[in-house]
Amino acid sequence: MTEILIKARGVGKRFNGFTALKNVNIDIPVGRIVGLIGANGAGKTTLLNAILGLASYEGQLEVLGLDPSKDRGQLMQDVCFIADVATLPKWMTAGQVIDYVASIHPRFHREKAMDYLARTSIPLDRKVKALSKGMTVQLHLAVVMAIDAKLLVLDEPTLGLDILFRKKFYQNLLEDYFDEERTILITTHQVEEVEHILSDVIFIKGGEIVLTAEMDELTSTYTELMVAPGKEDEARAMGPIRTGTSFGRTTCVYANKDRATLGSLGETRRLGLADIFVVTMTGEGQ
Ligand SMILES: Nc1ncnc2c1ncn2[C@@H]1O[C@H](COP(=O)(O)OP(=O)(O)OP(=O)(O)O)[C@@H](O)[C@H]1O
Repeated sequence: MTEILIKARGVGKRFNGFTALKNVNIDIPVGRIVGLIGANGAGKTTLLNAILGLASYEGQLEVLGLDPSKDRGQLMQDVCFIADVATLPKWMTAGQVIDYVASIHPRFHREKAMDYLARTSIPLDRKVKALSKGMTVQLHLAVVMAIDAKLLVLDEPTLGLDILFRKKFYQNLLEDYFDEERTILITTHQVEEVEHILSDVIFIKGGEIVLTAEMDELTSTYTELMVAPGKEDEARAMGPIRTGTSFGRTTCVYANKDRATLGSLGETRRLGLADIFVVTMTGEGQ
């Protein structure tokens, strides 16, 4: 049986009467890369904080078989996370940050961190306070990716990074870091940059989980059709959940329709995750 790494049952969170999380039920197995996707204020960080034992919550949470509200110390031996604000000691140099983590963390691999750092332009003798915003994030990522953890939680990890580094980061994450023993939980608004590495997605809205699905299953549900000239009526008769125009051609989005049949009406393609999110959130898919 597949090991469940994160199990949530009826998890809720209230801030002074405001409900930020409501009845969250999830099972995340080991060896997955899960995208937690939601609009601003949907409750993503609140849920991650509960999972990491950084905030109190109602209901039951089990992470690596532990209760994050009670066993945070033990949990942190196998969990790594990057919050959306990089918090490294500003008075240290980049090299001292590496030395420091090497001295306190038994699962930190210095060579790996140095290898990641070598792909940046961060000088080891430069203080954190003198690094640019993006370089600080790069240093933080180099440290975290060099720690041998079972669960890696990334909250908007690439905020402030340039496009080349973002691409490289996700590539490294998939090729160098990830294996079937590890699980990665990631939130980002730049979904088009992560969709190719995700195995599963969780959509959250107003503190409630509205969809959990495997990526393959989800992307095979929706088809976008660029309708061939003269085929518009037939395309509309197939019951699209959304229509539009692109370069003067009609486009239609369908849920659960045979792709071969649609193919006779024009060019088809899978809908990207960002569009699937919009369709799901606006209820067009129902
Ligand atoms: N300490 C707090 N006190 C009061 N309300 C809070 C607190 N922390 C979060 N909230 C509220 O809970 C809701 C969810 O916030 P959260 O930070 O989890 O959203 P998010 O999905 O991570 O959003 P974003 O994508 O904008 O980072 C928001 O309405 C937020 O204002």
